[in-house]
Amino acid sequence: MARVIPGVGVGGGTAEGPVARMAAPRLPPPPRAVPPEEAPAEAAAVRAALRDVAATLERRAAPLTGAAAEVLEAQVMMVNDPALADLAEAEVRAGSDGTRALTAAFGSFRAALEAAGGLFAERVADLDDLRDRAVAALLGLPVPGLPSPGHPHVLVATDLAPADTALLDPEQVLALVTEEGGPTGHTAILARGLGVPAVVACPGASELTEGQRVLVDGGAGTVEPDPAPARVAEAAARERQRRRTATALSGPGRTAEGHRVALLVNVGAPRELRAAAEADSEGVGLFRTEFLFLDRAQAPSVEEQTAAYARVFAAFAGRRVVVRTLDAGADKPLPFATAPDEPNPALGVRGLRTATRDPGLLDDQLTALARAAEANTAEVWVMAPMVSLPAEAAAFAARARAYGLPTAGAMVEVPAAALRAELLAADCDFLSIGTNDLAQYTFAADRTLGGLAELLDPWQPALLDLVHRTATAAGRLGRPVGVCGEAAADPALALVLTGLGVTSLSAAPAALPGLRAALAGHTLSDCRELAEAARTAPDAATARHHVHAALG
Ligand SMILES: C=C(OP(=O)(O)O)C(=O)O
Ligand SMILES: [Mg+2]
Repeated sequence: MARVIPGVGVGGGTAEGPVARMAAPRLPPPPRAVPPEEAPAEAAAVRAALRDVAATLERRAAPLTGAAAEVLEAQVMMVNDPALADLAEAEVRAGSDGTRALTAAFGSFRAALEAAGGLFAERVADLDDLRDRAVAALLGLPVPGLPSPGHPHVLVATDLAPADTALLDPEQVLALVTEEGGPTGHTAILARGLGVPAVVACPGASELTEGQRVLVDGGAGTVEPDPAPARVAEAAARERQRRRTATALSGPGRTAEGHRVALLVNVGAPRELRAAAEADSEGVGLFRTEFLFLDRAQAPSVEEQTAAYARVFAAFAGRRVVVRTLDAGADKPLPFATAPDEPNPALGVRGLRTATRDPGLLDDQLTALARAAEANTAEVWVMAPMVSLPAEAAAFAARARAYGLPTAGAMVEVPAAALRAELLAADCDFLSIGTNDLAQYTFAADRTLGGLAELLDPWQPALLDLVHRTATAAGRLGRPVGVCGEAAADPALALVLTGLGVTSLSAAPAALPGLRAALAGHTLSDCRELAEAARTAPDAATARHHVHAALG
């Protein structure tokens, strides 16, 4: 039996090639005291280094689109923050050399982000990357970053900074393996967007050496070092077949006997709109509206919102667009919608709860959505995030309908909502399961922590139990029930979700061909058997293993 290193698979597909490792960070030079007369020159060098990093990242962002460009632009904003340069200069004036000053300045930003928790805490890795780049620029050293061995390779890293992930060249990077990172983290999301097989949360990858050949299976979540030629040939044949099947099919998702499972795309930013609209999909299963509210002091006006929503509806003319109303708080804090001092923001006033505190925000959004829907032919559905109680779902649906938005639903992201799904579904037109948050709240595990990847694994049977309960309840009332979390992008898991009763899957556009092919190759009764095998497994790894073994 070949030796395999286990991790969490992302993106499906297999690839084989030589390892290229990210270089370990260099040791900083010994500290040096800066006398007051040298401080102005040192401070100027520090500021120049920060500008240099911003300019480099801006140049890299320029030709990019989509999530990659978004990630780099966020990095540029962080490094351009005047408070960061001021802090570093204050350190220099207190006697620190440039390297120490930059390290201290980034360190205090880092501490603030860590304290904020949620998505902010995830950005700690971004800050560390920016610090390393700024120090390299200051010292005139090569910038740490992606290896470029000059041939296609399997990239192996402790974790990837968003700036690195955004620059991955799918022509050169055959697969991605990271020791850290979770199934819903930025590396996983971008790897799926690129269509590159990836295995994250794979601590055993630390033993892989430069140039060593490995076989990466993004479906099974395994890395096989020094695979036998027969294993490589077999995996390559499987991969060719997978790609052939994926590209040969088109049109609505359906199982082998024709049971319909709608295939939809997730849209989170205007840059993603073109690729999303061009994808062969039945519409949008999750339109995250937060992009319009982020990085500003006040909520956008009704007019601005109407125009932004209308652009999305126009791109999906005649197709379904499921809009999620503002999901502020926790990993998406907004100064005008969420309190800055909640001790535990993931459990605080977030999602639909912000509408109770400030009903005007939701009213404005519903007004804008209704106006944009009125002027377009897209079939607009609206849903609320972070619903916990049936009464919340009922109130939201009534409010949306009062604004002229007839199809209103609730996201199931909290175990309480899944447990009472029948009551939720009774007052709504549809349900949509957000497996990213549902995993976080089911396992009391911060979704941004790579170290908790096992708990956040969407193959966890307890999570599948909640999906089953939700889908069964919605099915009993004849309500559509979708999955729009990252779980929906995994073709094997998609079969399980279908078997559990889910009626639509929403994922990154690159994931759709794989989902369509997986569905076409299996009947609903196959899916139900796979679902049963997964749900009755003792743990996530066994669930995944049972299903992959059954799929051959
Ligand atoms: C789709 C989801 O919403 P988000 O990832 O935006 O929180 C989810 O929680 O699964
Ligand atoms: Mg969510």
